Amino acid sequence: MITVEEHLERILAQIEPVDAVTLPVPRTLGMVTTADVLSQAELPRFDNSSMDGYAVRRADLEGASAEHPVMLPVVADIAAGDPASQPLAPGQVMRIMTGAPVPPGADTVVRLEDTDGHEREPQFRTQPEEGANIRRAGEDVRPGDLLVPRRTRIGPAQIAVLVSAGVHEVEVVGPVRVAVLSTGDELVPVGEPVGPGQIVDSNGPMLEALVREAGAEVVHVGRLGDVEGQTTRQINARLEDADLIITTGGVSKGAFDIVKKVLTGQGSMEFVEVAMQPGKPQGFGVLGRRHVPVFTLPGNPVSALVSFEVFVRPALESRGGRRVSQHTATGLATESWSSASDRRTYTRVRVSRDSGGAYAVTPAGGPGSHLLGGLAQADALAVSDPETVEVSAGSEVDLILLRPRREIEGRLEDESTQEAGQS
Ligand SMILES: Nc1nc2c(c(=O)[nH]1)N[C@H]1C(S)=C(S)[C@@H](COP(=O)(O)OP(=O)(O)OC[C@H]3O[C@@H](n4cnc5c(N)ncnc54)[C@H](O)[C@@H]3O)O[C@H]1N2
Ligand code: MOO
Repeated sequence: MITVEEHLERILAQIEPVDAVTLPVPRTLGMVTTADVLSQAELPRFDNSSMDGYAVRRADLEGASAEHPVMLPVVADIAAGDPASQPLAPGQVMRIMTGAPVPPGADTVVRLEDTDGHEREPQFRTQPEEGANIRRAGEDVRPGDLLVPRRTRIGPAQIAVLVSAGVHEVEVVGPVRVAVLSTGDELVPVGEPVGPGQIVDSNGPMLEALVREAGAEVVHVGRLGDVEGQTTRQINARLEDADLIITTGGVSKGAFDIVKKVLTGQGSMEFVEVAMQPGKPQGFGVLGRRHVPVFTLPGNPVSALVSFEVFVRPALESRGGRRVSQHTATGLATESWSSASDRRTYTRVRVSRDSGGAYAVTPAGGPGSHLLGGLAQADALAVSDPETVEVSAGSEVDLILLRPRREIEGRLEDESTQEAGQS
């Protein structure tokens, strides 16, 4: 057996980011820039008002106060979007809205609240500082400024900055297109009658969801019987149109473990036993002329899920040019549970809050890698090392979260509100 770290290292050493593509900015969410992105414009694009009020020449308001207001006539209204080409002459003002261009000749904006708000003959009660309430052209960003450095994952905020600053397209590491293949003669697709000896293919939809959640694209979800020719043909086809392939099933020691049989000796494919529970039988290699990473995960549903979290997720991140991170937290065991003596053990746990505010974790169902009942209750995997044979109650465990942290926090807040309501 090899360790989890050894297997993961071997995988990541063989993963290259997919080719770069140039896409319209709004379509790059979650993708990583390949080069520094510079501004094409100045921001603000023109001097504009930060308040609804009046554009004035400051000198015209000399001595204005609440006791001695100064009246100046409104000669025009300027809305956001107006070109504001008409200059402001001395002794006049213009009504101006937030975001509207400041007219030539005006040097200050007076807030509506500092006047009586009259539409045509307003009384001004203050003389603000020169330049008050004006957002100057270029004070935020200048052409050529660095907006988004290379290797940045684009989020909603970066999209806003880029489109504002005149950047229409950006080069990013392309979307990672993933194919998912479930193997096994016993599998029936979702929604079809389940005959004797058959089960519903749950790995296919589960992995499809995991891949989507990880920000990659699912281009193919298929099922294969335990037939050599079909398996080879399907995998070869996917090597042409996918950037990463995930199979489940057919990798242990059974007489019909076809995946292992057809892929042994192909590309850099290696089938190994990893010191982990669940998820011991693993296969990985890079295949075909496009060097597509292929993961052959064990068929048991929990084994497939754990294998995805531990190996496939970091590989997907890396293939997308993103930095590899593990979604970890810690929790305190509310009860003791056993841990495989020679393997790193991933125990499905439900998270709650202990009296000190920390995460408290309780096993969700039994440890069998076929057990689906408790899986829906699990928020995290508690990780215990090969030397640990028992995780004792009260001890701290590392967690791999299966849900975003804020979702877990939201549920815990709901639960504590409900408890407070009941007591
Ligand atoms: N003699 C041995 N047998 C097994 C060993 C071993 O070391 N020696 N390892 C066991 C472990 S651990 C695991 S994990 C499994 C892995 O088996 P395979 O990857 O070959 O998977 P299958 O045999 O095809 O299926 C295992 C199990 O999972 C169910 N399954 C498969 N695909 C799906 C799917 N898409 N959706 C839902 N469930 C699925 C399948 O029906 C089996 O029950 O091998 C052990 N055996
Ligand atoms: O290693 Mo298997 O994944 O225990 O069930």
